Amino acid sequence: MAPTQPLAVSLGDPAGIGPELIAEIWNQRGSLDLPPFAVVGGAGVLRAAARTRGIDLPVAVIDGPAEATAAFSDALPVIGGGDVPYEPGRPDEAGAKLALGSLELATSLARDGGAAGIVTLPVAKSRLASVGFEHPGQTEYLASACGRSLEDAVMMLAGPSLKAVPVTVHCPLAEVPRLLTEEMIYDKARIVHRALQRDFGIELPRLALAGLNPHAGEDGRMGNEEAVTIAPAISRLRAEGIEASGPHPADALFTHRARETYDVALAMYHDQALIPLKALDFDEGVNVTLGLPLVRTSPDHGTAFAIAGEGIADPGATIAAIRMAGEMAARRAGG
Ligand SMILES: NC(=O)c1ccc[n+]([C@@H]2O[C@H](COP(=O)([O-])OP(=O)(O)OC[C@H]3O[C@@H](n4cnc5c(N)ncnc54)[C@H](O)[C@@H]3O)[C@@H](O)[C@H]2O)c1
Ligand SMILES: N[C@H](C(=O)O)[C@H](O)COP(=O)(O)O
Repeated sequence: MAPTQPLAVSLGDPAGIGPELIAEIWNQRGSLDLPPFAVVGGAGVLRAAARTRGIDLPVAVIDGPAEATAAFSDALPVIGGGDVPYEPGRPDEAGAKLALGSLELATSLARDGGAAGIVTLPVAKSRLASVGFEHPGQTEYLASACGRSLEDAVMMLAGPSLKAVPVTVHCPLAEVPRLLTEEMIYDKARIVHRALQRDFGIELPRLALAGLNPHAGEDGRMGNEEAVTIAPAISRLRAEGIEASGPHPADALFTHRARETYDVALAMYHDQALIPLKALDFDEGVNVTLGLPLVRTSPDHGTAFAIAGEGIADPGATIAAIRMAGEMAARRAGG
């Protein structure tokens, strides 16, 4: 399945591993069977990053996504002229501004229909914040760019072994118990349920919800969020016919036997979901945003500044992100 339009790829931080990975992937396009894509900005960065991996990268600077598919077989299509000197591992303000501009333009192309979806290469949140980005992460930014509330955009990490959703996301751990509400769990679980049907073709998704506390609270002896907040949300979901189970003790929810019993795990905080996902599937893990009108995926890893330009970064998660975005877009288009 391939979407009819190209995917827009945001450049990410030019000092990170994103540019070399997308150059490597374009170079391997013949064996990967990926949908066509265009990178937004950074033509010079991409050429230089490619050279660190021994690739002499042809770039086609184009005016918009409509030109990308025709250009893709002969050159990496790049939309827009923004650029900075390539300095791997040395993030700076100019690079952060280029990353932000690329994210904004790629988002608008996907939102307004010129691109089939957006694949975001890694950014450093602290660097973006230093140039005025006011969102905790790209997931929250995309909700706002689509005119939705923060709660409408749901982060899911997906790999061959596991799909996992953190219900609370980019917040200090100390704030999790206060932020976690029955309504938030219920609303996000419904978005996940619908998205697994619509975007992943799972007819009757099985959701497994983790507890927050050790032993899922041990009957209230180790915390009461399970009884007060999580279990009532699960009852409401089940009353609507959604197959939701839990609250499960989180420590045993990711064993190979447990994973056979559900399609997606809903965890109560960021690392409860992302640690098992990255431990199991780091090189193929995709960060996908559910619940929005546009398709958005990203590799599960970050900027990895320490290895940028070394030629050793693994492209697997970015390949998986491009593939998943293409499949989601094709499914939404009825393909
Ligand atoms: N998709 C995203 O935009 C995204 C995701 C996670 C983190 N981040 C950002 O990235 C920055 C760095 O975060 P971090 O250090 O926690 O995570 P990281 O994923 O950048 O690095 C963690 C470890 O994994 C290694 N690594 C990462 N990707 C790799 C790859 N493709 N091949 C081989 N090794 C790889 C790194 O060298 C490092 O040892 C932070 O500023 C964070 O905000 C962005
Ligand atoms: N929370 C993600 C992770 O750790 O992999 C990552 O920071 C990306 O988040 P956004 O897609 O919201 O930028």
